[in-house]
Amino acid sequence: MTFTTQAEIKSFGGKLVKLQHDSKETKTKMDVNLYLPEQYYEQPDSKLPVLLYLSGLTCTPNNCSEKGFWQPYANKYGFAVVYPDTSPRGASIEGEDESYDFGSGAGFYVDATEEKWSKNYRMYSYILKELLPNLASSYSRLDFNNMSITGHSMGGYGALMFYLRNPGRFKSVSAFSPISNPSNCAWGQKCFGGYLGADKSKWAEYDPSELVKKYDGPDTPILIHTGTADPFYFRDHQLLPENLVKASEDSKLKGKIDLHLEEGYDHSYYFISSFTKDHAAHHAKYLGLSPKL
Ligand SMILES: N[C@@H](CCC(=O)N[C@@H](CSC=O)C(=O)NCC(=O)O)C(=O)O
Repeated sequence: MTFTTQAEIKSFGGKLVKLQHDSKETKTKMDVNLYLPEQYYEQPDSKLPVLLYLSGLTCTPNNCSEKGFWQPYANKYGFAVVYPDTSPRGASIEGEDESYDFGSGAGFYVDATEEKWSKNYRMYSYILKELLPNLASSYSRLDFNNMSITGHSMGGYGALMFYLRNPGRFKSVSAFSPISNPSNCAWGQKCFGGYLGADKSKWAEYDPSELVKKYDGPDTPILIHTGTADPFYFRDHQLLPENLVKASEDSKLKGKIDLHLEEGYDHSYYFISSFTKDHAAHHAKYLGLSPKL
């Protein structure tokens, strides 16, 4: 796979590189952003860890690149940040652009099995089996074996799901307002039903509140922040972080879900960027990084 560089933008001393490539998994062009911290340019012999950031419904790789403010912390600790897209786009599937919470911008990080979607909507395999290995080949100074994962909302669910399904693959996980029990909320039911069909045993293979019960990997704490003024949390019950905590109580991760309910914060990037610092410090610890002096 060849990445073509669409833009290189200097930011906080490092560079945001906007890449595009043809994907075998989604059979579409895919965009991905990559932030290379100062150390990438200043220390040519270094090999830098990676943080994978998964975005939420409606997002492209640009939302978090512009509003998540990871760059100062990527520079402080010396890690790169990968921002994938949230779905295939332009797959010529009837109805793919009809709603904000299904189809384009809403791939839900699953490999669809329903026929209409199954050729293109393969975000699980795309990210894990195509994007990350190909970035590792193209950027040999990034250490994709020393990698952590985070994300927001649908991407927070994605981060938890990838981490719990692949014990040891990621050094740590955190999430901002994650959809923690998608089988039991409207967003998850729409996407799981649409992409995976009616058989709920298939949904359980992606649902963090089910996966946690069987998880048998390292017992690294999982950091979660959710805002109490987030309407998707308190009004619509889309997030259900308490269900994940409850499900973990009989698991190897008992007492390890570090859930912070933050008074007055909403679902937006104003909330995310207020706590980026805490999530960066969490991942730096498990990636073996110390702050730059
Ligand atoms: N348009 C929708 C809400 C869409 C929304 O809030 N998207 C969030 C993620 S929600 C869960 O995955 C987001 O990150 N938006 C992009 C941004 O830059 O804020 C509606 O009106 O309800």
